[in-house]
Amino acid sequence: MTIPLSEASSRVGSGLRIGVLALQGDFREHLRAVEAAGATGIGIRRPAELDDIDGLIIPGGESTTIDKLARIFDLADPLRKHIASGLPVYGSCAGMILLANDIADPATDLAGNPQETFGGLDITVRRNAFGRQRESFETDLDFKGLEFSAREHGVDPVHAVFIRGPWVERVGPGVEILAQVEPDKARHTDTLHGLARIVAVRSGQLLATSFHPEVTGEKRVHELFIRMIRGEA
Ligand SMILES: NC(=O)CC[C@H](N)C(=O)O
Repeated sequence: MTIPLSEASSRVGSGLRIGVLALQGDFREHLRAVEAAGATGIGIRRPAELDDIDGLIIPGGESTTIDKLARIFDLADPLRKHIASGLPVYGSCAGMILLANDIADPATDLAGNPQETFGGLDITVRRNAFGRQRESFETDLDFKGLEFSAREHGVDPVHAVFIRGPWVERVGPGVEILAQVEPDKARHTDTLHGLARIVAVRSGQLLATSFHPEVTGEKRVHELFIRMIRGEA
């Protein structure tokens, strides 16, 4: 049976079980995006639930809160172990921060302890780098790795929504840059200091974006993640 192209792409994830860390943030939007790509989405709140998934998404939200709740729910160490043993993980926004090995400007709690990350991705992120809530902005990005979605004129840009998002200030060896915001594209361009800022990266089975494809109906970033899990990207 030949499956029409549009339908084939909507089934790219069929048979896969993708966990979405469901402690805080926009995990419902990610669960919806996963289902739209044809995979089964599973909200993750307990360590044992990590054993039975093909990939994991860490959603947008507040990285300090997700960090705190992950420790309270005894999920932080199991998560680190799964990441270290090769579980494919995609983090958006707060999820990117939680995947980063280093934070340039970590928040501290009342006792002065800096926030922690799960780590795994050899990058340094700067939180709220593009400014505060009212500096949130949207822009179109060229995004590497979406060639599978090319049409006659090439790959359509990704419409990206930034909500107090981080940018990546350092990438380690082996980290591939997938997308950058050009200096004239941020809401308040002076915040970029004239530099293109890295907003999407991949290293091995880890993928991270500063923005939120889960809120715009953009399916291709989730499809890329599913292709990574399948070993097709
Ligand atoms: N939209 C988001 O996920 C914002 C991330 C938030 N600024 C943080 O540091 O966690």
